Parts: sequence; structure tokens; C-alpha cells
Amino acid sequence: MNPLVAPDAGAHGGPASGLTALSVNLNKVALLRNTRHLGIPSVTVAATRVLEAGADGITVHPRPDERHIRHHDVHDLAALLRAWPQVEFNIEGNPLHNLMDFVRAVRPHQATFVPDTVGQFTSDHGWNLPADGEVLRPLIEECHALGVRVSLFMDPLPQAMAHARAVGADRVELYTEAWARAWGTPEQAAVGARYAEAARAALAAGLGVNAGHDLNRDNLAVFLREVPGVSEVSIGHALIADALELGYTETIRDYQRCIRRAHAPV
Ligand SMILES: CC(=O)[C@@H](O)[C@H](O)COP(=O)(O)O
Ligand SMILES: NCC(=O)COP(=O)(O)O
Repeated sequence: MNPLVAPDAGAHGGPASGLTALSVNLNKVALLRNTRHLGIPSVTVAATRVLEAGADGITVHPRPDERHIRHHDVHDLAALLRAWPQVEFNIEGNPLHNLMDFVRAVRPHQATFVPDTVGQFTSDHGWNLPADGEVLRPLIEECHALGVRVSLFMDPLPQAMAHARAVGADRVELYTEAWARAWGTPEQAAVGARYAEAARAALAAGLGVNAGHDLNRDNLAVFLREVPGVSEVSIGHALIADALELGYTETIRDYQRCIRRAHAPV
């Protein structure tokens, strides 16, 4: 088996190419928008642009404090994505807080359960299933009844993967901050091996494997080469930062054109 090809690749199981799907997290577009009352940058315009450019999915993490993605963004994106039937909509959040209301209202293709507290700075750990598994089980069943796939945000602990399957999860999302931190350090090989082992354990348990948090253009390719069967990566912070920085040249040229137009003889 090609280790880069996810076992369930196809519509919403990854792109038909069998490559790892790229789901773009738009939280940080909303964060910038929320600093004025002008509606720019627009989350739906960002979604349209990234999909036109070839992204496979859209991810949002509507936190209870609405610091970035707001209630209406989830509904606006759900409406937009009706015109993009091959595109996966992934909503992340804590199902014990606000996530299930969104799942019930818009029925995304995937719900990623994340054990964040209300007001948490950013996601920083996966589920502790011995403690939380039985609370999650009925919520996973409810998602399935609504036709929604469930992925559990998990630390790369091989021994936890069978438990994720046992409570009904379809996939796990491996929390990759440890990989991002180890990138380029002497720990990189050992940390990568830990993720590979966790992915193999997940695949062996019958789970699909997603990954995300602090993935970027430097650390992504080696991660996907070393960790088998990753169906999807969700990337936000670094990708939106790159989109800004890679866009400066064209943007400055356009503003200079405006200025030249203003000074041109009429
Ligand atoms: C689950 C996960 O890793 C992402 O939700 C990530 O935490 C983005 O959230 P913020 O954009 O709020 O940091
Ligand atoms: N699930 C991870 C995600 O959606 C984006 O995380 P990040 O790239 O913003 O760290």
C-alpha cells in the first residue's frame, strides 16, 4: 500500500487523487475582520479564493467567545459550500460546549471534537478517553445519526487509538504541535517516529487519520512522508500568514497603480 494514500480516499475521504486533503482553517481571517466593522477580510471570500485555488476543504473552530469565527460565519460557509459538493466542511470544537448546536444546524461533513476549555488561548492537548470517552460516545452516535463523520483530536499516543475507535470515532486528528516544535531539532526523528506509530495504531484500529496544529510549509512534507495514511491536514495560522506575506508584492503594485492614476494628467 502506498503509505501516502489514505485508506478511505474519495469524496470527503480525501481528494480523488488519493493525496492527503488540504482543509484550510479560516479562523485567522475572521480574527482580522473582527477588528473593524467593515466586513473585510471576508471569510466567505477567503473560502471562495482558497477553493478556487484548489483546497479540498474548509475548517473553522467557532470558539464560544466568538473571538474569530462567529455564529453567522458557520451558516454563511455552509450556504456557500452547497455550491461546492466535493468540498469537505469540517467544524472543530468542544461538543460539551457549543459544537453540537452547529452540527445539528448545518450538518457538516466532519465534526472534530476538541477538548478545549471556554476561552482557551488555542488548542493544546487531545482527549483523555479514559476520563471522557463515555461522555463522548452518545454525542458521536448523534453525529452519525445526522450523517456527520467524527474525528477526535488526540495526542500521538498509540495506546489511545483503539479506545478512540471503541467509543465510535471514525477518525482521529493527531495534534501536531509537538512535531512543529521538534522540527529542525535533534528530537525531530524521535518525535516523528512517535507520530508514525500513533498513525499506524489508528489505522490498525480501523480509524482514518487527520493531522493539524502549527503545520506549515517547512514541516508538512516530511511529516506526510514519515507518518502513514494521513487522510487530511487542516492548516490555518501559518497558511493565512503565508497568504498575507506572499500577497504583499501584488498588493503594493496595485496600490502604487492607484497612486499613479491619481497623479496622471486628466
Ligand atoms: C484543533 C486545532 O488545533 C485548531 O482548532 C487550532 O487550535 C486553531 O484554533 P485557533 O485558531 O483558535 O488557535
Ligand atoms: N485542526 C488544526 C487546524 O484547523 C489549524 O491549526 P493551525 O494551523 O491554525 O495551528
